[in-house]
Amino acid sequence: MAGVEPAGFPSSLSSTTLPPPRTRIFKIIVIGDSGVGKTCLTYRFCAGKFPEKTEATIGVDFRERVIDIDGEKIKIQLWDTAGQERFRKSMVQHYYRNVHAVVFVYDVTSAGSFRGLPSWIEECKQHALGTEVPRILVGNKCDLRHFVQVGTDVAQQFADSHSMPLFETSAKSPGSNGGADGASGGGGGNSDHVEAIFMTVAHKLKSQKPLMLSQPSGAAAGGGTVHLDRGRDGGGDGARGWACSSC
Ligand SMILES: Nc1nc2c(ncn2[C@@H]2O[C@H](COP(=O)(O)OP(=O)(O)OP(=O)(O)O)[C@@H](O)[C@H]2O)c(=O)[nH]1
Repeated sequence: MAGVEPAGFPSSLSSTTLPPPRTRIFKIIVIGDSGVGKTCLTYRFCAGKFPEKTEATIGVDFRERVIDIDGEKIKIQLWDTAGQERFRKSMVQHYYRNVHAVVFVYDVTSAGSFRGLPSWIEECKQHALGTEVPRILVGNKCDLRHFVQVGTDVAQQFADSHSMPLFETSAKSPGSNGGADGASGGGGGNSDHVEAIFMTVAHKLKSQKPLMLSQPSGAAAGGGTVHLDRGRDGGGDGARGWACSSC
């Protein structure tokens, strides 16, 4: 019926009254043994620096950073999970809900943390995380080059056998990655390597264009104990100077 408007709906609905564009959220869980540096890596990416002091994560913390990829603002939500079994029990179900990507972390100076990787992969399987969910392997603490127990070759073999790209880095001084090549096929050690690692994951997720969780721009995600939303340059998106190491 021409001329009849739904109650409360003015005919001159201007663009200013439209809801804000929705920001896609990529939920990335970071898992691995206790002490491998999950908190430091996630902090490094979200806050742009190595934390002065960390304590064992209890349950889960999440950190966020808004990035700009090809003009689209995307919120990267890093779930920093507890490595210690006793701090995980009650939370595990939450980690694995709506996950878009998984980052497995081991410590290059700890053979034990490397041997622990299959059990983390198994846990993912048990929570129905299929191979369609992008996964990467990160060997952390490459700055401790004199203490390395896990060589690049053995780590690379493991990564290949699980169809994951391997990155070796240091949350502490990511610019010097201990002579390792970084990502297999990835760039050298002069740029901010931690940055490039997470950006690579973000690019991969964006290119897949799956159905994402989303929320109105500017709305708080809520639920996390830590909310960091700043780039290294102090801005909200911090897109400047980012590089994607193509793996
Ligand atoms: N040298 C060096 N030390 C690191 C690096 N990353 C983390 N650490 C140190 O390793 C210790 C453990 O780091 P966390 O980030 O708390 O480890 P985590 O994996 O989050 O541990 P949980 O919370 O118990 O699971 C801390 O003393 C950090 O300072 C790194 O790249 N290089």
